[in-house]
Amino acid sequence: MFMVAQLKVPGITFIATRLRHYFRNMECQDLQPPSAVRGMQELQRDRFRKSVQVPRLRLPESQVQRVMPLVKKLLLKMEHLHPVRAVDQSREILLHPTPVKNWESLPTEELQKQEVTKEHFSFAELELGYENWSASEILKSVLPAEEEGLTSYSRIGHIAHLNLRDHLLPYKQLIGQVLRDKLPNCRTVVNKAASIDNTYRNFQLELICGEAEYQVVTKENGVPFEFDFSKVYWNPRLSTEHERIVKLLHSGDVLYDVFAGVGPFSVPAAKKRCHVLANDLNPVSFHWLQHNAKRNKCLGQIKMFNKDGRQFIVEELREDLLKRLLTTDTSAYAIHVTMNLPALAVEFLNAFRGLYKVEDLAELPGNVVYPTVHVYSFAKGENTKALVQELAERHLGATLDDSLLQGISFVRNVAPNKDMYRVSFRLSHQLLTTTKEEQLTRKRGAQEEDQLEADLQNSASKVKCV
Ligand SMILES: C[S@@+](CC[C@H](N)C(=O)[O-])C[C@H]1O[C@@H](n2cnc3c(N)ncnc32)[C@H](O)[C@@H]1O
Repeated sequence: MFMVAQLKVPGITFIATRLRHYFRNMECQDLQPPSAVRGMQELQRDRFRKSVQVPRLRLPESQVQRVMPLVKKLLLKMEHLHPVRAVDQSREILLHPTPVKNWESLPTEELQKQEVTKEHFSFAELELGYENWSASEILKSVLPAEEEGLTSYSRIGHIAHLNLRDHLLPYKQLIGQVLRDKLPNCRTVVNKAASIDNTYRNFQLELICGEAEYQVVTKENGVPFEFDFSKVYWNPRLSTEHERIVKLLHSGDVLYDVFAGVGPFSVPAAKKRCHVLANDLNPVSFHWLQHNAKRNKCLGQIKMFNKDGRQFIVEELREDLLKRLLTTDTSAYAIHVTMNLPALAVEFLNAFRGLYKVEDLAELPGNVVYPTVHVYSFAKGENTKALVQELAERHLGATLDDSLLQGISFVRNVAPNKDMYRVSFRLSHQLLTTTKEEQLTRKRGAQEEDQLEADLQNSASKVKCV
């Protein structure tokens, strides 16, 4: 499902989902909205009315079907405007003024074979109005031409979610109205009111047009979700990343989802018949997570928790994983851990260190396969990829060498110089049975032993010399 739209308007980016025009209407001055609408801050729809001269063929109805293939690429296509119209007893075919300047611009030989002559061709007046332009075209003609326009917005069910730059704030009501008028099934338009810095990562919203109704039904990768967008975290820009992880999973695999939100990893995984343990600290997310598992008929495959991520790791994950390591053939299926809280998740990595005592894992089968952790992180600066690895290693207290590291994948650019990555690595017996501190002490001990050995050899050789 199409979620993030892009507008070609100076501060919004619309990806065209409508039919492609052979000739761009906005490059033809006659087909643009009246120039007087530039700078309008309060939407006055009737100020978009204008009349233009457009070329056309007027034919008896019986000829239209044979002529259409000849002029198909020259038709005038605008919103709510059918290029073939009934006029009295005949039909008019509206043509685009850019390629059709006169009768000679048409494929005259073929038309004449169909008994269409110069007499059938004329220019006549056409009334255009607000309804004939798309949201992108309307906004492009209204917003300041010299500054960046509306570059992007997200669709979450019936909500359009904007992140307006400061220079567009005086136009916010107008932008909201245009989007609500023009976007199919859009009932609510909100602007991001502040950066997401609260614990539950939900956006602070400002209603700019429509109903204050935030309970949405949406689909991601074919899976329906329902939630209150004002109280939980949901970002349609992550749909590809969710899909990548879900594609890694197969029936019978295990997923521990530490920061599950309303379930975009967990619910599709459970639907695939994986065994899922999903957790989120936000009670509202937890509520919708349960709702989505029920709605998607996968309650039998998923256990849900409303705990702090660290507590979830040291209690639920620990116990479930121990049982699996000791009593199942972990080489026969995969175990994954997702940690998508990019501002903080790396700080939870040390919860895996010393999760077990050596004796807990004393009876492991020889072919044991440990879980793969996918931890998400932001990094700001020059070499963001190296930075995230460094961050993950620092918090884990271990080097992610080739035996552990499975990959560092770019997820998305969040802001200039700020990227989001996924660091995927395998847990190991050593990581799970020693704490960071123990490892350090052992390392220091080993270094001291090496030093002692070197000193002894040194003094021994001195004695020989003497
Ligand atoms: C960035 S969202 C990710 C949600 C979902 N996994 C996704 O991919 O869209 C992070 C989630 O972590 C939850 N969260 C924040 N702090 C947490 C904590 N200490 N323990 C568990 N969950 C937490 C938030 O409520 C939020 O739902």
